[in-house]
Amino acid sequence: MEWEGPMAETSKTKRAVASVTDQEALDFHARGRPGKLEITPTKPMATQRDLSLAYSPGVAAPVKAIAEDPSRAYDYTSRGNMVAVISNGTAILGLGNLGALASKPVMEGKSVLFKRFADVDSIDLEVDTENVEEFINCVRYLGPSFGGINLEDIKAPDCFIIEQRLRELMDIPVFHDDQHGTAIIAAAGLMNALTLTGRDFKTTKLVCNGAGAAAIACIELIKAMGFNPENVILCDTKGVIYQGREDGMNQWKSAHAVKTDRRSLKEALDGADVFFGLSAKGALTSEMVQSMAPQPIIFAMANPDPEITPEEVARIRDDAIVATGRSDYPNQVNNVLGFPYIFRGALDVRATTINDAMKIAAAEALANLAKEDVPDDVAAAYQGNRPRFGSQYIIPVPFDPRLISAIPVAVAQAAMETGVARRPLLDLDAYARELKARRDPIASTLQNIYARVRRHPKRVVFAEGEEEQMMRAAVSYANQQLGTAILVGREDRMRETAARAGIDLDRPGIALLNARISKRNDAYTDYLYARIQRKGYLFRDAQRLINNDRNHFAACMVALGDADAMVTGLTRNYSTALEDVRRCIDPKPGHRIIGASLALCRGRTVLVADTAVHDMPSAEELADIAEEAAGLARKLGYEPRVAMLAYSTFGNPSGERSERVREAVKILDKRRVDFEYDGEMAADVALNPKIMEQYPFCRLSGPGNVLVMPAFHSAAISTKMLQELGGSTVIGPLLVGLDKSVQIVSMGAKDSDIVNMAALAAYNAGV
Ligand SMILES: NC(=O)C1=CN([C@@H]2O[C@H](COP(=O)(O)OP(=O)(O)OC[C@H]3O[C@@H](n4cnc5c(N)ncnc54)[C@H](OP(=O)(O)O)[C@@H]3O)[C@@H](O)[C@H]2O)C=CC1
Ligand SMILES: CC(=O)C(=O)O
Ligand SMILES: [Mg+2]
Repeated sequence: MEWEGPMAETSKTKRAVASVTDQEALDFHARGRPGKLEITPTKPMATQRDLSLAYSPGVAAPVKAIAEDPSRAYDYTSRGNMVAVISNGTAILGLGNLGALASKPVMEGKSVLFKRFADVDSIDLEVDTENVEEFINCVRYLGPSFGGINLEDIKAPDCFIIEQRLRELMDIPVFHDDQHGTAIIAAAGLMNALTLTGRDFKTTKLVCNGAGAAAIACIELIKAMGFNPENVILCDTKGVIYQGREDGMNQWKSAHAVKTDRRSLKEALDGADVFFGLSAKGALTSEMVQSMAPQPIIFAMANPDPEITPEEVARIRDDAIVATGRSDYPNQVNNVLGFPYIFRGALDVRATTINDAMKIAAAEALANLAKEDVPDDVAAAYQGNRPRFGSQYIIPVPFDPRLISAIPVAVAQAAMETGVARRPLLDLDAYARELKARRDPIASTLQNIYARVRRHPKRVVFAEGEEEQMMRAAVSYANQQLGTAILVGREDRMRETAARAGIDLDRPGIALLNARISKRNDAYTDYLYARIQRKGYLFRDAQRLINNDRNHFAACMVALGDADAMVTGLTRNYSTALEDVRRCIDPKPGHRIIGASLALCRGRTVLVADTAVHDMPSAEELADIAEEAAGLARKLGYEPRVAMLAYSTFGNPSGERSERVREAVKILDKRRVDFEYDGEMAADVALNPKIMEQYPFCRLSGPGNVLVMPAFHSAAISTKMLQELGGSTVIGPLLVGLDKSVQIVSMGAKDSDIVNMAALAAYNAGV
């Protein structure tokens, strides 16, 4: 078995993550701003001057420059980083022809994947016609708007004509992802599967079920890579595509027709080494799998449901290498591994096309990556495991952070070597480094946190269990196999709200707990009374707090070990919720409670502290905050560089208010802490390496990633401004330093924020 860690204990076919329900998917798409995309400007549009520059009269200057030299469009417009995802919805995944409008969720999805994985801006365009000429005419004139065209989910054979014609008509890459994206990934997986089973391209016998867009492109690519055409049999709904067949044929199928007396998929598969499924759910039967050669390679790539599930294959034989198009099984052969990165490379060299050399380079880069050791920072993408090249790991996962630097470089290099690059890149190492910087670090951090919790599931109590968002978050927590979500509230109320909101609470991993009638109330009351009796509270006050106040009840559950962690805060302000919790739980010995917020902006993550607890910290408290925040940064996988912020930098301008910060730095010196810190400094010095260079004595080795604010007001104001004006995602404040794990969400938080906080609380409870 190739997986280290807990994956090794699971069966080959175990799904890596839980699937989602239809209702969750509908809610996900509907909530907030419907859909998955929005457009935001990249330039300020605030003043009259901004408008004069962005629009009339200023805009005339770039217009004239582009008219004179079209290549200047790459300098003055978004064209160079913009890809259109275009479909008419005639072959939406494996769901069939459901029309242009119904394809929009998939196309929006592809657009966001472009952004998420490769920082390519993308917009979906659904073209409402099944007429090939109309479609071509609609798209052919869009070239000036985009750096590339990604065609998607257009049925065969129309897609072949459309792509071919558009490639001839347009001078930017036109790439039908279902054809070539799929072919590249399947070829990469196949190369590795052949290596693992000791086969070669020349003698291996492959049967491909499906003779549409994806299938034809897959077999064309593997033949271009050396597969013997006589060893490849193509099947469609009418069975084997043999020479002389007339029914249901077209020129693309005919090109791959073979001389054979086999007529059905069943007959074709007898003794075959490889099955490629690019057809429909359930097309491959157990009997067929049984008849394949030893160590068969089965790529059941139909989406969303494969031709056969890995579980079904495992019931029949244990020597198969199985891949599917889905993310919830090992070996996901899906074009998502390719299209973002292939376009990234093509755009960066302003390629005129994506040619075979670029496709093969991408396939080889992908295949090679799976053979490399998985470094620590990559293991998170693999649910915290460290996969080793083998039958369960023939291809990297889409979240593998190495893809962004490996594939575009290979594609760009091939484009340059084959003369289709309009802007060659001279230093590919520097390009690889630039690509790495496009990675979104918080996503892998959260991914890591979720993976670790999944391996060590935790019981998290959701104190405000009657609230709809809390219920949704609890369901999502349970569904993602993070542990048990305990909802505290009156059961009848919870069920009423759940029924109204269409939330199913009767599922594994959800527990409903009525505080009033809990058997543990006496124990909680005694515990709480012992803590607050000398603070002006009577026994009956403690009793009331436990029976009526869910924060006290939930915090006592965690304090007495009936739950591992707690989330609250949806209906009460932060400080009130914290006071409730503090009545029940102390700080960890030797620690100070602080709040720290993770702010993610333009691919950069900083931790800002203290965003929740200390109003005007003393120098000593600032030093403590720096220590707690540095500890949290390490826990989240960052090597802390703590910048002690003020309005002044190293004494200039001098002022009393910065004195505390300077003093805090001296205290940290005395404490001989084991992380980088310096200050006082202004925020621009901390964050901008160029400005920091003006202070060569500064002890930070790079821009600060932990920003200790001089006071609560500056912390709160700056993080909220980052969020509202800077478009940052802010997670937190995360509560640090408590002896038990509690997180307080902000009032009115969305369920997705609550799940993140619940996962962080679970993570903090020790995983
Ligand atoms: N994993 C991945 O990355 C990708 C997976 N796919 C999947 O591949 C499948 C096909 O997509 P695409 O090529 O775009 O679609 P097309 O409509 O272009 O082609 C579909 C092909 O599948 C054949 N087919 C359908 N049902 C069966 C069946 N039961 N037995 C045999 N052949 C069948 C059709 O046969 P006929 O010609 O006789 O009509 C046709 O040749 C879909 O499930 C899709 O989700 C596609 C792209 C990427
Ligand atoms: C993955 C994909 O593009 C498809 O199934 O159509
Ligand atoms: Mg598709």
